[in-house]
Amino acid sequence: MNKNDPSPTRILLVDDEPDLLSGLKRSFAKRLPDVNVLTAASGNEALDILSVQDVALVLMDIMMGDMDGLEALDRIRSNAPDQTVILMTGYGTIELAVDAIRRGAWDFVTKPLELDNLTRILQKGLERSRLIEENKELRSKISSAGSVPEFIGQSPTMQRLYETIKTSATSEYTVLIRGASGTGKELCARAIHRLSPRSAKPFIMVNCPAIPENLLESELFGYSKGAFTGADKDHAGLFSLANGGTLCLDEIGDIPVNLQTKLLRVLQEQEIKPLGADTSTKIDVRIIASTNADLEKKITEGKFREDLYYRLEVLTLHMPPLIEITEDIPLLANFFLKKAGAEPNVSEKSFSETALTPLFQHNWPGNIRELQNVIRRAVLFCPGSVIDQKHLKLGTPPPALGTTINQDADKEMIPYKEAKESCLDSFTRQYVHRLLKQCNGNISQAARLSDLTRAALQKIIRRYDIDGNQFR
Ligand SMILES: Nc1ncnc2c1ncn2[C@@H]1O[C@H](COP(=O)(O)OP(=O)(O)OP(=O)(O)O)[C@@H](O)[C@H]1O
Repeated sequence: MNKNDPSPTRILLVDDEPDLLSGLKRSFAKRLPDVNVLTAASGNEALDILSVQDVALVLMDIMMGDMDGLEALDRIRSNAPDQTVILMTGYGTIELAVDAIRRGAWDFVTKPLELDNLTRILQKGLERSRLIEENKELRSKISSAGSVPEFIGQSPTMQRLYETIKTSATSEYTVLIRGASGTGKELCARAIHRLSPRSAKPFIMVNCPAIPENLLESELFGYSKGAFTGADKDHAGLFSLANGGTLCLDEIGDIPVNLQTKLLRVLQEQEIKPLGADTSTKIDVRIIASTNADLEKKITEGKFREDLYYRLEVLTLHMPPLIEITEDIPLLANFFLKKAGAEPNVSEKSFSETALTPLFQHNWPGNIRELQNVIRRAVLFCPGSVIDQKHLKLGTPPPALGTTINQDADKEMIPYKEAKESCLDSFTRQYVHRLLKQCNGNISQAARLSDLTRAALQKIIRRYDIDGNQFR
């Protein structure tokens, strides 16, 4: 179980044949020297022991006198649903064993017992219990006092952030969330809403750059019938849909200046005027804005209204880049490992003792999202159950424009799928870099030139953590 836990790892053998119990106990003392072996001669005795002792694994016979193993299994699992139970069965009772697995036993072994095989199964079962225990500890750390649901990280910087999130949630002021891509701005906006008195009302996230400029105004404020050709009925905008709740304007720095003026009016008056409507409608919406952009620079360039800036930045939250909270890397990495391991068709995996070391030297341009992707990839591509340094492929800077992708003959061969994915990654990076360079970072123009929709292009830019500002 937990390495730091002073209590020993215990297994409980349950069988009504005393000779088998004592024989197994002797064998395990040699084969599993770090494990404390307890024995019980009946289902009832096993339940008594489990009610007072922490036991990592139960190895139990199906056929017993007082209570059969299946009934004991049900009772054990109703008290401790995660308990690892392995059942022993004779050849004639395999159907019972299959039934046992359905009822939650972790595995079964057939008698006569083959000790090498049984020891291997016990070791795997103990590893499962250890992972479950670690997971519980992690969860309790996460839900400990200073944290915010769904946020991982216990560094002083994150603790301060949690305090600010909680304070922001109790107020009605506009919040501006600033930080680089992948630092958790969206997660933060959702947390503020969820912790606020508005949590039962809608939370609407608007990815501003993904909506074409000519549609953004009608998407936000709505339109009335006849406002333009094709407007054959009234259309509620996102502000109306968010009424009573929170509207998050993601990448606010990208909205056109004329719309900024209208937005400022909405913030001041708390009312909206749909396109083509004669009158304004009162709304009750809390605004959160987030940005990765240098708004101050945009103000000096005339691309962002200063008055809107002051209106928005009443409460400003700064999301730390991962490089500033490296002490949180182990917690985050383990969290993403469990998350990826819980996906369908993926088996549970753990990190080797030294696996995480290189993660502390990396500069993490894509921040927490990049870490999440690195762990996800490792879980998918690691063939065994232990993830080591070689499975954690850290990103390299994009190749210089114009370089070709080649697999040097003397380089170690990697699996075809992995090689193909890596070529595709390099190609996409090179392509988007050239594209944005040619369009001076103008997304609309780049979308037209590449024949991609703005939303699809934005998605690629985000996925590859490309900083669009460097091309402007
Ligand atoms: N502290 C954290 N704990 C757990 N998961 C996190 C944390 N911060 C970010 N994540 C995860 O990392 C991913 C990226 O986070 P998010 O989308 O909120 O970042 P962002 O700053 O909004 O990025 P972008 O600017 O590119 O939209 C998400 O899957 C999110 O759940």
